[in-house]
This record gives sequence, C-alpha cells and structure tokens, in this order.
Amino acid sequence: MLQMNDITSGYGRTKVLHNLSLSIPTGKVTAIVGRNGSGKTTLIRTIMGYNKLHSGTISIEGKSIERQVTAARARAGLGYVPQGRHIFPDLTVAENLEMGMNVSSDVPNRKLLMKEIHAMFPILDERRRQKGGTMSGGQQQMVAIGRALVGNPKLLLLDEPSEGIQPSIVGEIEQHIVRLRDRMGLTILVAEQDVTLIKTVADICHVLDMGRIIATLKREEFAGTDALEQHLAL
Ligand SMILES: Nc1ncnc2c1ncn2[C@@H]1O[C@H](COP(=O)(O)OP(=O)(O)OP(=O)(O)O)[C@@H](O)[C@H]1O
Repeated sequence: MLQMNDITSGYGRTKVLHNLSLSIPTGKVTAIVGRNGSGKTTLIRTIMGYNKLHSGTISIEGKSIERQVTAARARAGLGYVPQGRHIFPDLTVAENLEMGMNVSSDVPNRKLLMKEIHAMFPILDERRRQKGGTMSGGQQQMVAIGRALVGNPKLLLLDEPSEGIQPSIVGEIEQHIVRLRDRMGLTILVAEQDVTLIKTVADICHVLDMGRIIATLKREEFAGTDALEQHLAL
C-alpha cells in the first residue's frame, strides 16, 4: 500500500529519521513501536507531509507522493488521527465529522460510508449533538477516528491511540482497530508504546530507535513472546 525508501526527515535542519525504509502491506495492521522521542510521530507526520523531507521517496500504490502537499496526500487515500486527537472541542460530534469531509469531496457514496461509520461507532450518532470537548478521552478518540474515516481513506495512520485513555477503554480501541481492518478492509499504521495493544492488533511490528528501524517482527515473533519488551528494555 505505502512504500517509504531511504527517508531522512525532521524539523528544519534537524534530522530525526535517518535513511528509513518501510513497507506497509495492504489490508494489514502495521505497528511502529518505540520509546518516547524515538521518532514515531515524526514518521507519521512525514508520511502526511507535515515534516521536511531531506531525502528519500514515498509512494502509495506505486504513485509517488513525496512532492505532494498534505491535502493531496489525504485525497490519495491517507487518513490521519493525530496524537492527542485534536478534535474541535467547541464543535458538536456531527460538526467534527463534517470537518473530515472537507478532506475529500469525491467520496462516491457518502451516505453509505456514514452508515458504515455509525454502525461501527454508534456513539458518533447517539452523541451527534454533544460538544466534542465534553466527551471522555476514549470517546474523543472515536470522534477523531470517525473524522478520518469520513474522508474514505485507504490507509489510516493512528498516532498513539491509547495515550491518555483509561486502560479499560483501551480494549475497546483495540477491538475497533481490528474491526476497521477486518470489516472495512482498511490498511492501518499504528504508532504506539502500549505493547499490549500492539500484541492484540498488529500483524507486523517495526521497532524504532533514534529514528532508525532496529528490528522488524512478524506476529508470531511478538504476540506470545516478550520480544517487544526486550527491544524496549521494559
Ligand atoms: N517541533 C519539533 N522541533 C524540533 N524537534 C522536534 C520537534 N518535535 C519533535 N522533535 C524531536 O524529534 C525527535 C522525535 O520526536 P517524536 O515526537 O517523533 O517521537 P515519538 O516517538 O513520537 O515520541 P512520543 O512517544 O514521546 O510521542 C525527538 O528528539 C524530539 O525532541
């Protein structure tokens, strides 16, 4: 689905990712795990076009996107759920979702898509008139995911979806990620520090350290083992 080759990127002249190559397979959940400051957010922001690319190439389904602005990348099929969610607190849930529609005006059957999103996240319909800022952290995460989904993405980028969310609700987020893959056929990239979440949802996991991928593990190598904990020195 997405291919990054030999990427170096960062903030202004500061380089954070170093010669990083990554392949995100279609229909799978790919996880990026790494400690604070390892570069997870920078990686996702680089894919979205928010960070300066010093060198390297990025393509979606074989089409090069590294010269495109963020809006064009979203139209090419990227959906972004930022760390900290960043929903609009004074807008209602329905208005937050409408903001996501601006990303792509050419969704073929928006009504059907909305129906699918509401079926997956009934709370987005039940609470459509509630202000986003009055929802719980877990509910806001669902609003942020819903807002990305109304753009009809092929690849959903989730930046630390468990952050600041009650452990009891993290399980719900995990189930949603699995359903997004299995029922909506989405390809997902999730950046996380929560090893339990990764073990539950991921098909493949890359360990990021100081802007470099230091290990790549298949599900059978990390799901029932402590390989990820060892890499993270937990
Ligand atoms: N706006 C910025 N300007 C300069 N450097 C930055 C900026 N944002 C992040 N960095 C630096 O880039 C490096 C990677 O940060 P990044 O946020 O990508 O890591 P992360 O793995 O997502 O961490 P966390 O889990 O804490 O969110 C860090 O050294 C950080 O200090």
